[in-house]
Amino acid sequence: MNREALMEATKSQMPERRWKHVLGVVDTAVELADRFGGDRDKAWLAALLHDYTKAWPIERMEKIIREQGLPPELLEHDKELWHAHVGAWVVRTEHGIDDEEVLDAIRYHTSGREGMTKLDKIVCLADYMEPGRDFPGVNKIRELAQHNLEEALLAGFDSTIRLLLDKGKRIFPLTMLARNDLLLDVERRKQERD
Ligand SMILES: Nc1ncnc2c1ncn2[C@@H]1O[C@H](COP(=O)(O)OP(=O)(O)O)[C@@H](O)[C@H]1O
Repeated sequence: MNREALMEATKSQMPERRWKHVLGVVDTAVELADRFGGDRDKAWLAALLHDYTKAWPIERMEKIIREQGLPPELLEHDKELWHAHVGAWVVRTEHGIDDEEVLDAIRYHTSGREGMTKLDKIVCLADYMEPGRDFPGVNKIRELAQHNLEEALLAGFDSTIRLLLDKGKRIFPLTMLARNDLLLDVERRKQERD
């Protein structure tokens, strides 16, 4: 499938407002790939597809999680997390996307994970800071992203974790692991620079 057809297929899964967000993430992810030496084609593709099932009915996603062997612990956590794993499964099944790096970047774009690849980081950060985003702290994340991929993403995870704590919500453990791992990564990189 060519780029235009894949864009049309993606657009048809969601309302206009979500599509605008996706286009913002695509532009931002490609910019970040250029800035930090990532693969811009993979960044484009993963960003385009990252929210493929975001607007799907919860029941449809739940069925896929249960029937296709996706991590069952997802069902005990915020439904906002489901679309990332379900989306990776659907784009492989429906569109034959078989690049594991791209699929992982889609799968972990909401939660993060330990040992995030550069592509994982780029897509996750682009999702936090695309131009349509407006939440306390987003400008700080954008400033950090001018120079430091890991510090910017760490600030993103910290803001999500803070928000979840303030709301008294459960925290998907992978995000804590991602955050701790990233902190080590940031400290290691700082030491290397000094
Ligand atoms: N570790 C987590 N545990 C529980 N919920 C989470 C976690 N990380 C993210 N979320 C939920 O997912 C939401 C963000 O999901 P995201 O895919 O970025 O959606 P959107 O693009 O609509 O912001 C957060 O606002 C929060 O409700």
